[in-house]
Amino acid sequence: MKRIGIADTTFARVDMARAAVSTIKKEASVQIVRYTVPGIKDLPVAAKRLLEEDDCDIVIALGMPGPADKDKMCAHEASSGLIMAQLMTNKHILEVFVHEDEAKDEKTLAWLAEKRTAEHALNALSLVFHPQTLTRLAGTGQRQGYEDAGPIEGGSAGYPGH
Ligand SMILES: Cc1nc2c(=O)[nH]c(=O)nc-2n(C[C@H](O)[C@H](O)[C@H](O)CO)c1C
Repeated sequence: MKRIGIADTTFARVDMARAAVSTIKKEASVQIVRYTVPGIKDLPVAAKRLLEEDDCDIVIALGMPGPADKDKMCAHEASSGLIMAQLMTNKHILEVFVHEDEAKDEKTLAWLAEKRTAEHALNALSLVFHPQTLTRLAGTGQRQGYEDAGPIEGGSAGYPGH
């Protein structure tokens, strides 16, 4: 049975892992391993351990950077760590970060966190079970959370000139 790791944080103000677990359970029969850490900078090692020690096929790394400059710096550092962990393990870690200042109020933030997490949980299942699903969506401007950007039409018509 495939194994999906979920790394999440106590810093986050929404239980993002709950949304991931419920989406995954509705869609697939897999083993889920959850590993909760204090904050986003602790996610890279949690994800790496889930991949190497718990033998997960993929990890979803869930985090919520705060609105301050130091939080954004933390998010960048955590992101670099997650990329490094992917290169060290040769496995995917889907980074699902929801910045606190992405939403106009707390209700929208909670909705966004759950929606983005659920949509990336489906991406994780696609990567593990049927990656061709993502290939079919290539270039379609998919977004997780808010609405999709959509494709840009008419690209094959060439440079429009001045
Ligand atoms: C400044 C800061 N900001 C955040 C944040 O926005 N989101 C988050 O999840 N965690 C933050 N942390 C905590 C660090 O990620 C980490 O948990 C601690 O430095 C302990 O390693 C810190 C220290």
